[in-house]
Amino acid sequence: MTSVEGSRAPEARSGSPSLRRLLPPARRFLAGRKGVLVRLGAWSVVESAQTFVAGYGVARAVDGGFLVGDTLTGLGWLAVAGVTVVLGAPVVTGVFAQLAGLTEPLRDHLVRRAVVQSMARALAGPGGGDRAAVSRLTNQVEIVRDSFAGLVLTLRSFVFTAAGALVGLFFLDPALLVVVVPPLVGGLTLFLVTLRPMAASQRRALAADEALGDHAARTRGALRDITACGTEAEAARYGARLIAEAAATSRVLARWAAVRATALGVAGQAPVLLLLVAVPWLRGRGVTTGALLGAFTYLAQALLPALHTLMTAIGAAGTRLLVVLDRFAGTASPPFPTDMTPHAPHTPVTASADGPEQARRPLRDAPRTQCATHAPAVELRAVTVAYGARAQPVLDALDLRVEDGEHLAVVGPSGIGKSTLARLIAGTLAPSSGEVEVAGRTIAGRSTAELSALRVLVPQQAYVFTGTVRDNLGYLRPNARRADIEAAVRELGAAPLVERLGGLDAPVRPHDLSQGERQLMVLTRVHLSMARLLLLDEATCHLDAASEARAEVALARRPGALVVVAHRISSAMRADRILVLDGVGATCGTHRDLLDRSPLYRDLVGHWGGSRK
Ligand SMILES: Nc1ncnc2c1ncn2[C@@H]1O[C@H](COP(=O)(O)OP(=O)(O)OP(=O)(O)O)[C@@H](O)[C@H]1O
Repeated sequence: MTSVEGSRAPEARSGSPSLRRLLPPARRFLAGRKGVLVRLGAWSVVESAQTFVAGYGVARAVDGGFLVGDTLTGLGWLAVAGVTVVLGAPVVTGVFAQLAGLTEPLRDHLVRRAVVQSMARALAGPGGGDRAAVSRLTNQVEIVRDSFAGLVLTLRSFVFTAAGALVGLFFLDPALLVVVVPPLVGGLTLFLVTLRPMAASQRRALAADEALGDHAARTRGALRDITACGTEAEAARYGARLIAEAAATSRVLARWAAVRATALGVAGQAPVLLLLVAVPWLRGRGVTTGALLGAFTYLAQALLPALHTLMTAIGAAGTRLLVVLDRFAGTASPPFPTDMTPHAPHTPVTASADGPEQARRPLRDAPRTQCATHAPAVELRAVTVAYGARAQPVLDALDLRVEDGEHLAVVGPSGIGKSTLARLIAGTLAPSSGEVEVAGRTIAGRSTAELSALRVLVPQQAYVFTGTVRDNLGYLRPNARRADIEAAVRELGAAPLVERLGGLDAPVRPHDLSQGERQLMVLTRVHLSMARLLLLDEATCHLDAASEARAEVALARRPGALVVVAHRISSAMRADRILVLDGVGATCGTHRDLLDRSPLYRDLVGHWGGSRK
């Protein structure tokens, strides 16, 4: 109830400038490996020649062999084409050998960078850093290497295959180029134009998927926190929003995939169709049957597969490469900057009612409405609460005003409605009638996160979780400086406890703490909170009288108001005013007033006095 797991969904981001940013280092990297590039080019020229011979051989086999009844010549040309395919094996070996000269130095460089980054983080951050980071980064190095190798292979293969095929078409008959080149260029242009927006949408889809997966994992790990904070509905709502976003980004991606299929159709399949349609025209210009068959061989066996591989590989591996390299670069547009990922349990944020900016603002910067308006910290007007339509009201037409800076104690016999009042002010219980305002704002209908920014309600059951001492103490103010935490620890008298646990960075095992120690930790946490209204519902009941006094005095000194459901007379006596609930009405005054005016209060004081012995 005191904090909310808030986070915002990954927002759609525009196509990033990563490509522009990555090009200069990529150019430098390639410039330093000219020898490798030349050798790779040489092997690729051999591959080009293979493509050339495949189509040219078919054309010659038909025109100079089979069509003129010279089967031997026909078979001879086919054999030439076949042999070049068989000889392709050493060419592939040569290409891969050179490829290693590009990918392995890249991998070495990235591994070095990954290790340096992880070590730097480990040295900078508390707790030895993220041990999983090295394995995560090295895994990403492998992705970079594979994607980079795939891209080089595909690009190179397409360029040299297309060159071999186009040269072959030219040699068969330049008129063939008139039919083939326009759709090829048109389709490729369409593909290139859509490359950038497609990459951006792919990135958004990836980000949305990861955010969803991350949220699911975090929610699973934080179920206890979510239940304790009563934010199940909010977690579900956030999950639903992430699902909707993932679905929307996937739909956009599907639309781009359709555009890519169109580009492939225009560049790869339209030339085949046009060639068929143009057969009479080509025949009229003296293009032979063999040349036509050779042209179809180029299109069907070389260009179409190369185009298909190019478009698929650049669409998938290219984007993956950009995303992963972005992460390495740690630059302006990493796919999931920390402020976009769902927050860890110890990072409460204010809610979204005031828009996304406000939603990211931690409690430290929450607006201090109370200061600005001088409204009372709490105002109840004719508030009635009944648990059930026909039940006796627990609180009946109660008026109450607590000023900012005031310390109010609430007392009354067991079951009289003290916790009900605390929950009412905290906004976790709606009145049957009447109005409740906190800091001049109606509390009804506020989101949990808004309520968290306004007040902290501390129940008797102290909630301490597994984590470090600092995590526990800073839960309501994640950006608290060490000095702030240490000051709160001193004020609350929690220093011996923190010392015994091993300091702020020591782990906390909740079950090893006594009830009183847990309460002390929670009260220190509450002291650090930025909310101006603290509601303690018997939150000190397990502390000894001296510790309780120290804690209450420290909490009362904080800016804002303190309302305490008192457990001891000493606690009530420390307050500026005391509200006595008697089941019929309520009486409010100082200790001295109430001794005169309230028989119930006198009874309670007598009872407390007796039970102290
Ligand atoms: N959720 C609920 N549903 C029905 N009745 C409730 C509910 N919560 C409290 N009550 C009843 O309302 C009355 C006031 O309860 P409340 O817990 O506010 O009293 P209290 O003064 O805080 O008691 P204690 O000092 O024992 O904690 C009690 O009779 C209780 O049984």
